[in-house]
Amino acid sequence: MTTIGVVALQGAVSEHVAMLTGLGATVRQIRTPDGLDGLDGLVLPGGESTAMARAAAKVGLFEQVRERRESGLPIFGTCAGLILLAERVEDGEALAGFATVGGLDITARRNAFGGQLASFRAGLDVQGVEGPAFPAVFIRAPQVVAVEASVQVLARTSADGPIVAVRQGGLLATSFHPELTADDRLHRLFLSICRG
Ligand SMILES: NC(=O)CC[C@H](N)C(=O)O
Repeated sequence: MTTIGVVALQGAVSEHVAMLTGLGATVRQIRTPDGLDGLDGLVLPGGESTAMARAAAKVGLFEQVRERRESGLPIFGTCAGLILLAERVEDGEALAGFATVGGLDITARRNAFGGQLASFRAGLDVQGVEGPAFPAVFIRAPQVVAVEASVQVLARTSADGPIVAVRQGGLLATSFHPELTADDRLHRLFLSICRG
């Protein structure tokens, strides 16, 4: 049995829970550090990275998640979750002074495609995901503007477009929201990482 936590402070929580449950995982919603014991993987959902970091700070959640990450807990970050996993964030002034999770050797730029009105869908080729293009939903999405050599680029919006999906060991992150589609292939990939 695979137990996956979904950080449930804010954002697209129920969609991740539904998708992971549908794939046979036991899912636990995480609001405090107590919930972190015995997880095989953790999801940081989309939403608003600054709101999540603020809420997490009240209970010291991300300091604890950071420790688990350092001891090898796989983590899947989507959109705001990618920002929280990034070691460096541009346009991240509002995050200053709040703990994030870190670990991904990337620079993420918040809201890099523009605001809410610049939300869009795109079909993407994602490395490690077989079959047709992945239907990606972008909402006030970040871009990955720099990656270290240790980071695998999984997808760009086009051949020479910005990077929107990456993996580094047990850390998987997308600028877009796979939980807002009916396509569970990225969640399957994450579960296979967790079952490693
Ligand atoms: N859909 C999203 O998760 C948007 C992310 C948001 N712009 C942030 O900075 O956290």
